[in-house]
Amino acid sequence: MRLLFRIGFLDISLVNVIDIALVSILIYQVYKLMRGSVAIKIFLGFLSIYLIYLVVSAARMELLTIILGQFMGVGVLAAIILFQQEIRKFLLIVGKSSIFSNENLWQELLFWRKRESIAFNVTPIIEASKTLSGSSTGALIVISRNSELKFYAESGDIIDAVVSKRLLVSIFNKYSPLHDGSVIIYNGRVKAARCILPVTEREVPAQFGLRHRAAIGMSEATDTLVLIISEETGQVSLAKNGKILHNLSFQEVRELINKYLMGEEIEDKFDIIGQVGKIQAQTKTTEV
Ligand SMILES: Nc1ncnc2c1ncn2[C@@H]1O[C@H](COP(=O)(O)OP(=O)(O)OP(=O)(O)O)[C@@H](O)[C@H]1O
Repeated sequence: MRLLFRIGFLDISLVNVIDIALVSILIYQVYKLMRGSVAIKIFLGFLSIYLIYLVVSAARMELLTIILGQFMGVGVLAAIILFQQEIRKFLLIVGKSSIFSNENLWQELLFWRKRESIAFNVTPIIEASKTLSGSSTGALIVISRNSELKFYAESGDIIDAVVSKRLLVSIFNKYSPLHDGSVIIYNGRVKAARCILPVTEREVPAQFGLRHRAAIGMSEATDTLVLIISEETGQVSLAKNGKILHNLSFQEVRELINKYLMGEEIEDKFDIIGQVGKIQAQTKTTEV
């Protein structure tokens, strides 16, 4: 016996309701996993085309249905190729039993979990940068305002501790087993260390080594602000949206991080600071 509800002229069974709820949860989880990466744009593009396809086929618009149907057929294959990394990581996360034993899972699934503010006290990051820069210790710190960056965090070691100067300095200490790779900071917490970031594939000036290339690559791929401390020169740089600003003062770093965390678009600020810096403090903006 099927339990039926009537909404307007539509008869919906309990199974349909569960089906729709599960699909919604699945789409939301996929969205959460991809949030912050370029893949999300491709995913949303596919989703939009699929929704249009459903509408035109329901409206019996045959020509459009055939064209979009062909596209969807190839699209599935294209999606597997385009998202191979994401699919692999998604399956890995699903396979990890910890996700099911996580006490917050049901709250997250049902969207109950309260969103915490993303702005936090950045003084520990600035203080740690001063120490690291002073001792010419290389560092790479990804600051994220809208996502935990699970993909990237899981490429390293999960830490999930409150940001402190001592913690950051210890991580990047040359003798620490965690010093290689990058740290990810989200919502005032060091989420992970030793993370591997995507290296930019664009031509970059020869002065940029792998650390800077990884910072630029990460800033291209995600909506993050990446702080770099050069091991060679001790200079502090920030990368955002494929642009890098170097030789910044700590005051400039503090201001830019704060503005970014407050949700301001700071890309154009990079150029302004770059121009001022060229005259005043040999700060350079390089768009690569
Ligand atoms: N893909 C990556 N993701 C995260 N960290 C990386 C990546 N590639 C390199 N690194 C980090 O950068 C370090 C190497 O930096 P390298 O000396 O090549 O960079 P650089 O840009 O010249 O910076 P520096 O001025 O500090 O020498 C590695 O030891 C590692 O910690």
